[in-house]
Amino acid sequence: MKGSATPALMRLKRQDLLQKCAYVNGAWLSKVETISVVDPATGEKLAQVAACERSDVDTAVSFAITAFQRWRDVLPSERGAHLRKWAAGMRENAEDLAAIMTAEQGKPLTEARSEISYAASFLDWFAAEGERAYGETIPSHLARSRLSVQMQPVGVTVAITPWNFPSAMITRKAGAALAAGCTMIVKPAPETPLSALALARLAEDAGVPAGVFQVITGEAAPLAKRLLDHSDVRAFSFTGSTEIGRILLEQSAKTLRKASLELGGNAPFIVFDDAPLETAVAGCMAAKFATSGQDCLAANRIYVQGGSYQRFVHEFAKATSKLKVGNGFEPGVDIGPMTKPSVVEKCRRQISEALCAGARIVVGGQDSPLGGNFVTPTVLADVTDGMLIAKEETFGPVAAILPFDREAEVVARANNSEMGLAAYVYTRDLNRAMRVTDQLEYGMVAVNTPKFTGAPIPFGGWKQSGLGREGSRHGLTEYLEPKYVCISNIAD
Ligand SMILES: NC(=O)c1ccc[n+]([C@@H]2O[C@H](COP(=O)([O-])OP(=O)(O)OC[C@H]3O[C@@H](n4cnc5c(N)ncnc54)[C@H](O)[C@@H]3O)[C@@H](O)[C@H]2O)c1
Ligand SMILES: O=C[C@H](O)CS(=O)(=O)O
Repeated sequence: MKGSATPALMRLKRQDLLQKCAYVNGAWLSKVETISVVDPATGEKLAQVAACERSDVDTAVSFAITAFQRWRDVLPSERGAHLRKWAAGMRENAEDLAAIMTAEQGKPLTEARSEISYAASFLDWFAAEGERAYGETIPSHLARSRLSVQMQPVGVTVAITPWNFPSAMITRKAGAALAAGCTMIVKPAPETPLSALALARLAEDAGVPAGVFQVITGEAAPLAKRLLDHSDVRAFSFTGSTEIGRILLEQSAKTLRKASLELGGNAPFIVFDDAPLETAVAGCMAAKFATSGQDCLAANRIYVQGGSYQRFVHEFAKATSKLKVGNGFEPGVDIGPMTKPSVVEKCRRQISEALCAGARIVVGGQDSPLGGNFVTPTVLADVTDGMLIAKEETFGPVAAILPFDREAEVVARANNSEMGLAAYVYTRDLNRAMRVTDQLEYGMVAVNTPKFTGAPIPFGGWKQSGLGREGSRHGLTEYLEPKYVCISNIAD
């Protein structure tokens, strides 16, 4: 297998972006205890990163409180200037940041570069939004009084982020928090701390004051619990599985704080007979195999209407068979290693159960000849809604295609899930697109395209896919509190 992380990391233009210490109050905190960061493609150890303790969490929270007292009073335009400088630093060092991401997460370098650009866009977006945290005045119902509402920053905030988008899931939260005047402590996934620490190094370059942005590295559960035990943490934002989201919300209950949860998905991808087949196949390939399938927006149930079912299965399988699997550093690779062995096991389990229940393999299905964390891109046809692969989020490069007959039937089946993050509809019929979109119980619906995200859109899910929204003008409100002010007895 070509490509390798170690030489790529040795070739970084800025070796100082490869940090192994936690980032607390503007200083790099080394610890005797460490966690290992491993290249998911080869299993080789890339770095030993500080394993913080509960006392480090307490220290970070204390510094975040102190920093908030100053940061909240910095002009929004000045906060925005820091964010824009941070974004510029990301772009100037995009190649290094992408190499660090591919090394620890495994995604192909081309996708890592795209994520860096996507991540930087959230800093620019919220630099501007921070200057629009408008309040309001209210026509008074009280004599000689003036009524107004101010939007004020909530205070110290926490972000707990996943390994599949190790940069963008941080800046989508930190950009909004810092623009609003809050401070933020990030607890990145233990699989991908290097990307988070590189962001901290660039925040330092951008002059973000000590204590405003901090990164606590180490094991997830104990550190996250400690962070949420602090009543001074006034908001938290989590991106990850629904299971963990529920745990964190429970842990937050006793200290009552704002919560923004971007959780799991189970996206239906609906292809009607009138959809242009080539467009639908290409769109489905992108929606299924982006991030090597490890994407909360991934097409998880591919519903294809009877009249085009066999042609779609044939063309989709043909395109899947052409996907190149390998080390993310190797040119032309489409599907990298899974970041966690658990993802490989889940794919195996879902394929096996589906075959036992009557599905058929059209392409793939066998263990990858590359072994380790690699999964052969697989297409299963004749899948039914009762199979695990349709009921659970796959989060890997395994496609499940299900036939359907009528519009009302497929809408009901698509909605028959406790998840409600994203859905896709392919049809030429605008009336049908509007009818189906109106009925789908999902936070985001894409018609005739696989790509719809970006800083301007309200990213979030219905039902068990989360609470709140990130990005757009909505993302800022997760970090703001309205304050109603009544000034009375104003002299005539
Ligand atoms: N909705 C979204 O925007 C979005 C984005 C990315 C991932 N996801 C979802 O996340 C899942 C895959 O990512 P994942 O495996 O990293 O999710 P995960 O829930 O296992 O982990 C997410 C984060 O939570 C931490 N964590 C794990 N156990 C914890 C605990 N007990 N207490 C506190 N923190 C804990 C992890 O270290 C990581 O930092 C999928 O379900 C995917 O759909 C959703
Ligand atoms: O995995 C889920 C991510 O939130 C998808 S995206 O980064 O918003 O495209």
